[in-house]
Amino acid sequence: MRYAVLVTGPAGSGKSTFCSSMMTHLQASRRTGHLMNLDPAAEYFEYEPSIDIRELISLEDTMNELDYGPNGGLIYCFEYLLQNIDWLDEELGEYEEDYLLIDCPGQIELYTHHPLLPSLVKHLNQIGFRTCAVYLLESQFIEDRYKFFRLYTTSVFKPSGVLSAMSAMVNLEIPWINILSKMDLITGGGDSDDPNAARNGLRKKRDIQRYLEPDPMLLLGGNEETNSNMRFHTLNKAIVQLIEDHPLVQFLPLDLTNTDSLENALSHIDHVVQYGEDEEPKEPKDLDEGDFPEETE
Ligand SMILES: Nc1nc2c(ncn2[C@@H]2O[C@H](COP(=O)(O)OP(=O)(O)OP(=O)(O)O)[C@@H](O)[C@H]2O)c(=O)[nH]1
Ligand SMILES: [Mg+2]
Repeated sequence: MRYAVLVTGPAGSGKSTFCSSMMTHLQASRRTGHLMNLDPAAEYFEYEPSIDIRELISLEDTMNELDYGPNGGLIYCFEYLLQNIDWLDEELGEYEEDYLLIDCPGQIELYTHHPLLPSLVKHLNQIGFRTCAVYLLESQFIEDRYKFFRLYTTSVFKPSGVLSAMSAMVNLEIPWINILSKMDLITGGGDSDDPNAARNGLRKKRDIQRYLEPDPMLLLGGNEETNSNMRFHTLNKAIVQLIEDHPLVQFLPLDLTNTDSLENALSHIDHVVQYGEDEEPKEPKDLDEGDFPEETE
């Protein structure tokens, strides 16, 4: 059994950083992983991917040669990958018992409604991968509860936060973990001399909990906007109803500066893909002698 983790989420949510931290963490835990870059526009990697879509096709070439914009170009690159899926099969080779971390591009449309990622997942499943996704949302989103739940306030409907996670989950239909990334930016400042710090810290913790298990009532929290704009209020009420009826989204907080936090994320991933559950029990000869405590007598 092989395992793949699609690392998804909006632009800048920390996908590539998550991948490189997780690769390092896997190694430190004496486990192995392979990193695959699925972003044809990627420029720089802290952890060099061993499989890279840019070796098949790059966004820059697509835009130059076919005169596409960045979004059309990205879709073209994905379609090209699916048409040349033999390339991927060959690159994937015979890796066994490892995690394949797939660093995805940040275009949200790719997750919420295009059939391209579902097709890729289907193919991975056909060639024996058990696949799951992590969806990263950066912790700064909780500073704006409207942005956290629904859409950017532009004229175009763009789901963000909870709703984007929800539509991506529904579009992909694979085991799923939502992660609130960059928690180091939220939990910092604990050693302040301020006597109110402890109390403020506690309140902050309680507040964060309302975002980790999204409490849609936050949307109806007496903001002046809700009173002045009836349509806005009605929209929020409808979203509250939607989230209450379909409580699909919960977030796992992740602080990459903390090894326990990374380990916790990894154990959630292990759990949703049922890592190792189908493996044959190890024969004694496979075990090193050091695996047993010395007999004392
Ligand atoms: N403080 C903090 N910053 C982070 C963390 N993860 C990522 N960043 C920063 O956030 C920015 C974006 O991170 P990336 O990992 O490139 O995000 P991405 O989701 O891969 O971005 P795209 O590929 O462009 O969609 C970078 O400046 C990172 O240094 C984190 O856990 N904590
Ligand atoms: Mg990236």
